Amino acid sequence: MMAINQQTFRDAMACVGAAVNIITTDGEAGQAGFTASAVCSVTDSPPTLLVCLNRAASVWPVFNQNRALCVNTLAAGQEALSNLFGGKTAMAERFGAAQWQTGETGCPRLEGALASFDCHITQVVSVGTHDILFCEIQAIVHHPAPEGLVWFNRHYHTLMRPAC
Ligand SMILES: NC(=O)C1=CN([C@@H]2O[C@H](COP(=O)(O)OP(=O)(O)OC[C@H]3O[C@@H](n4cnc5c(N)ncnc54)[C@H](O)[C@@H]3O)[C@@H](O)[C@H]2O)C=CC1
Ligand SMILES: Cc1cc2nc3c(=O)[nH]c(=O)nc-3n(C[C@H](O)[C@H](O)[C@H](O)COP(=O)(O)O)c2cc1C
Repeated sequence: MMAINQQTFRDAMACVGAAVNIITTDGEAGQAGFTASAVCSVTDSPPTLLVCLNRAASVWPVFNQNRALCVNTLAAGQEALSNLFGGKTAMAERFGAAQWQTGETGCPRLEGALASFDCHITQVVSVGTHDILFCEIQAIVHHPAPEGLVWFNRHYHTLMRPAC
């Protein structure tokens, strides 16, 4: 049987396509944001999603203290912004590259995102290197942009969608 080391896991996970999101926060610890594909719907009652955040990320202490975040699901054409929030770029440069509104919880909401979910973090569970942030949704802004963005096989891909 093949040993499941880190590379085996990542090679297999690279085949699991996922939406691309910029997760933002603001509050007493300041403003921060990062790119995440590990985002999932949990339940619609109460409306809850989860975000997995590596505790080694520079943004972790900020999210841990603020206890609020906004999940901004990206549309096609926002790949460069995703790369900025996924790299070792200074926070001012990340936020300077796009237009933002202030959401219900005070977190930055990305103009032009497919959907933005403004949330309070209600529960945190640590598993291995990551924290699973359970996020209860306070407000949703939804834009019917025609093309979604997916991270698959270590590259971005555009998804066409019917109007909804
Ligand atoms: N869940 C996470 O923390 C993710 C982190 N990344 C970061 O972006 C880098 C580049 O990713 P790829 O180009 O997709 O190639 P990769 O070969 O590093 O990763 C392939 C896939 O494995 C999973 N993965 C990678 N690192 C992970 C981690 N530390 N914990 C849990 N799952 C992980 C993700 O599904 C990723 O798409 C990664 O090395 C990582 O630093 C990317 C995707 C998800
Ligand atoms: C497409 C993509 C998806 C990512 N998904 C996640 C994720 O789900 N969780 C996570 O902790 N980091 C994820 N990362 C890595 C973070 O975005 C990155 O570590 C973040 O910018 C924090 O880096 P920093 O320590 O420079 O702030 C992803 C990166 C990319 C490019």
